[in-house]
Amino acid sequence: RVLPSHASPVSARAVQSANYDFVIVGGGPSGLVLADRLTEDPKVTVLVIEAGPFDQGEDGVRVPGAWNPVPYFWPGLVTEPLTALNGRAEQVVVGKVVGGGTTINAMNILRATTADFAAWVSLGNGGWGWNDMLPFFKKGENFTAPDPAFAASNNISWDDSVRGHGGPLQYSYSNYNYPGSGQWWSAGLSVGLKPVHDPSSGVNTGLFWVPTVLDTKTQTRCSARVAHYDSVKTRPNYHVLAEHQVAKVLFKGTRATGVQYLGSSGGNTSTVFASKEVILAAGALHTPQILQLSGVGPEKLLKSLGIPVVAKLPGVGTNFQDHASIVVQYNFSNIITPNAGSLATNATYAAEQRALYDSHQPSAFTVVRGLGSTFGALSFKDLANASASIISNAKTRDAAASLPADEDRTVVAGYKAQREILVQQLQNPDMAVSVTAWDTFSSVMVAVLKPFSRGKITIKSTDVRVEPKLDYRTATDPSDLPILTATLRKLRQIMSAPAMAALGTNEAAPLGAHVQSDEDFETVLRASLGASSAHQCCSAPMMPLKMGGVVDPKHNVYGVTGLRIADVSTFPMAVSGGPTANVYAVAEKVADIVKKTYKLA
Ligand SMILES: Cc1cc2nc3c(=O)[nH]c(=O)nc-3n(C[C@H](O)[C@H](O)[C@H](O)COP(=O)(O)OP(=O)(O)OC[C@H]3O[C@@H](n4cnc5c(N)ncnc54)[C@H](O)[C@@H]3O)c2cc1C
Repeated sequence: RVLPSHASPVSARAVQSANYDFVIVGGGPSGLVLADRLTEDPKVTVLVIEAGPFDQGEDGVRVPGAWNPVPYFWPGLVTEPLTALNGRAEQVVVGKVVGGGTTINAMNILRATTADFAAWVSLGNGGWGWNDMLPFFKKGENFTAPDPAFAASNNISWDDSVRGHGGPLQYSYSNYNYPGSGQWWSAGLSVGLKPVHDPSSGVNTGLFWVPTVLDTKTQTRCSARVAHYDSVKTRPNYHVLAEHQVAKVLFKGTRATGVQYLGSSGGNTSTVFASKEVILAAGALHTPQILQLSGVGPEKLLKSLGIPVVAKLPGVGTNFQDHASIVVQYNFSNIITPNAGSLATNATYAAEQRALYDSHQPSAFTVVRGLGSTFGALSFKDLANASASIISNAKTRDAAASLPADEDRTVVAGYKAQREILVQQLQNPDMAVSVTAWDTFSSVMVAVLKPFSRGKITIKSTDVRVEPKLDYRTATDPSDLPILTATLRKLRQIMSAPAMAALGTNEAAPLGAHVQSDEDFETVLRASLGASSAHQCCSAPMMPLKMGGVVDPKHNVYGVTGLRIADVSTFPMAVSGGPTANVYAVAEKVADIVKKTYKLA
């Protein structure tokens, strides 16, 4: 069979029954980092199977100020009824496209902190501390410093020694600032928040400009597709089969030998083989789905669907987390323009900014559409009226009471250890437990970064095209809503500080003057909290088997051989930044482990 001669999309026919060294399931950031690094060795052959298509370079994908990647959202993902949120069910979003979430996401690139990774280590994962991770953060990225004068006048600061300079992932800062963010910054300072010199240096509590994956040469998004596929197009040993969905991993005994797949719009199933390993990188919703479909998961579930059990692994699909978030609207009698709404509301301004962008000058089109650039990451100590009882209640609560009634004892043990860490994190002034950001127009986002609640992903059919049950269980643990309440109270302080009050600030839905008591806040949160920030994680966690873990510190799946997981599902706990920077670094580290295992060049 003649295979294509360079890194390229391949046809289903070319791949059918072929044999690769590695078959990677999912072409998001984790999958493409693995494929890129493994094919650095010209003797190694790699196939990535990705359910979505290649993007067509649309403005909605490439141009930050035109952000609108809806065609590449995975359709039909809806939560189970959210019992703690008035039984609502919500649509959720992940990418279905080569590049996965990084082709469609909000471009913010923010590392987790020393305390986040210390937690991973204390959950039994030696070798995954901050000092172990820093080289892999740096390896993957190429930071381009902003114009010094622009940085100095807009509160942008960084520590060049922690930023990477030789990797394929381009990132920097937008080169335009909406003036309102200066007011927000001053208001934050006036209520006690501190400027963070570099949120990528291991501590991020306070105020900072968030870097974005902006390639300053082109002023466009640098996705995983751009950084880890387009950039290595001359390699003949790197293939991508797009628009095909893996239905299950094939095993001989307990050894993974390949995968079965079908066209994303249907058709017959085919197989392809992996002589070394199958690597799952299908994201936090679909990696546990594929494991369960393949006979690796909770025994009772597999048996109930008649799936032959390859390995009993109770943790598969448990420990599921996301950053639940709420948007608060504000009206202003004295708002500063232009602001994040101006591209949509003022055609003259939008045309002027687009012309500047097209001639490569500083422009609002380098800012992700509808978003602000400044974050306030808050420790528990920074929150307003956060009573000590939140911590003491969290400490004394029985862990099992916060999990589904029939949860496996190993999963309960792992969650118990995580709760102890969460309680310590609440007491750590260097650990952000929630975050807030004003878009400079009409809305402020507040999200919980360190949820106590845990969800669960379980298949309900043996057919990969039937989406699994996405049981988010948001805010089912009693600690999460009080932490969000204390964050909303802090937001109120920021918005009524003189620098923001000067804009004629009026708090609107879902808050407002009628919301005062803790009970009022709780009512609002139950009605309006969103289950997701599209930061799904942790559903196939790296932890010891006796703690409900699914992969070991080398990311091998327990109980089988020839099968690893490289993606966001392996995070043991949600981190205090967005997932993406950490997904890239974890995948770089996993690639390094695989290369060493097989002595690859
Ligand atoms: C709208 C949106 C905004 C976001 N904003 C940010 C942000 O600003 N900052 C940040 O840090 N994070 C953000 N994220 C989250 C971030 O993009 C993800 O955490 C990250 O992409 C996860 O990487 P991954 O490789 O683990 O999985 P994914 O990126 O989800 O990639 C998994 C890939 O596997 C494919 N796949 C799934 N099942 C199969 C199958 N059966 N067969 C073949 N292929 C399959 C999917 O199509 C997908 O392309 C955002 C996400 C979204 C959706």
